[in-house]
Amino acid sequence: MNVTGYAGIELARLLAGHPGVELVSVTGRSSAGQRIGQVFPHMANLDLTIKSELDEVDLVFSALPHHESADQLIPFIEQGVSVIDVSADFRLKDPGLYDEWYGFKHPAPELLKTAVYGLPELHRAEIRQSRVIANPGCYPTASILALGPALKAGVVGGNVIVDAKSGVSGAGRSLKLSSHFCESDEDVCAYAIASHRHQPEIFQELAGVSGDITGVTFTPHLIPMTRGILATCYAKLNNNVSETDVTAIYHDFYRDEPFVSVVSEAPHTKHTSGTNMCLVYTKIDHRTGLLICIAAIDNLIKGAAGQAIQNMNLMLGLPEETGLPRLAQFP
Ligand SMILES: NC(=O)C1=CN([C@@H]2O[C@H](COP(=O)(O)OP(=O)(O)OC[C@H]3O[C@@H](n4cnc5c(N)ncnc54)[C@H](OP(=O)(O)O)[C@@H]3O)[C@@H](O)[C@H]2O)C=CC1
Ligand SMILES: CC(=O)N[C@@H](CCC(=O)OP(=O)(O)O)C(=O)O
Repeated sequence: MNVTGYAGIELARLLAGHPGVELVSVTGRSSAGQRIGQVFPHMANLDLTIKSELDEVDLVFSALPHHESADQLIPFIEQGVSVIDVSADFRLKDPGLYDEWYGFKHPAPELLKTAVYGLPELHRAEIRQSRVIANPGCYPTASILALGPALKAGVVGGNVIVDAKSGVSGAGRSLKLSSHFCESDEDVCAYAIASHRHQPEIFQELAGVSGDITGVTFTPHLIPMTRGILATCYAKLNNNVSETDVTAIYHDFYRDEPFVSVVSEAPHTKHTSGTNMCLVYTKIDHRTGLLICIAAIDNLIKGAAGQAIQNMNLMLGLPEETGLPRLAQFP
């Protein structure tokens, strides 16, 4: 796995403390030949050199950009090695969506049928059986976990709205003008309005939960914090649904979930920081008949590296919580 990006180094950090696996090989285009601790001082006690190619392994994580990730993973998949892809390259079932939203022709469309969307709260049984996991996007993780229970219970339908905010680490470690301190500090803006590539991913998964959903309006915002996502979602409620009904639906849906808590006050991103938790809160707006569902996650953990390890635990038959933090470091 490549460790020279934010998702990759977070994976390496969590895997290094995981009692059930050994991190044996790490790569990184920009840092090949260097000790991991030379590039990331907080990892200095890990005895690993970053290479340009992976050694022989039993399971590969990829935290490469989309398109590059599929190109590098396909040979491993063909050799029967289990893979968990943190990029978007195996998330969408319809190959045409890669041309439309990502601007490339998918190099192995036949694999999209067998890859499993790695959101354990929806697909746990299939993840256990799979060798190719498409780890969900950060915004989709929060959005789907916020809206899924209400759609599944049939208490909302139609078009849903997701208004989401992300910390700047969501944009990756690679240099970009929009993530420079002077550009992003003390600034908030919406971006990719009605055109963000997570829209088809959110729709695909929520449509799999309920045919009553007709569309998703998704508006992401970049906000001046390092990590965290807050997704505030709105959906039209069917008649005669009470606050008590909705609360019971959410508690019931997430009762046995180790990494989702239904909370009684609006969650903060800081309550999830450094953890694999998703905190979900709901409230009915009686004046408009809308259900408001809010989810908070750490984009680099439940939104990327932590969820990838949760998927690995399921694939390997390990206890699902192994090696994954549940308590936030606060403040
Ligand atoms: N950041 C987040 O919150 C989340 C990210 N993701 C996904 O995870 C993946 C990585 O994201 P993130 O860690 O944020 O990105 P970063 O920009 O932080 O890291 C990108 C990584 O990919 C490597 N890389 C880039 N281009 C190439 C290439 N052409 N060939 C080989 N290696 C390359 C970089 O290597 P180097 O720098 O050494 O050249 C680096 O290791 C993306 O697909 C992203 O969409 C998914 C969920 C959340
Ligand atoms: C703040 C920010 O720029 N976020 C990124 C999310 C990237 C990401 O995580 O992409 P995948 O989940 O699809 O891999 C963006 O909006 O493009």
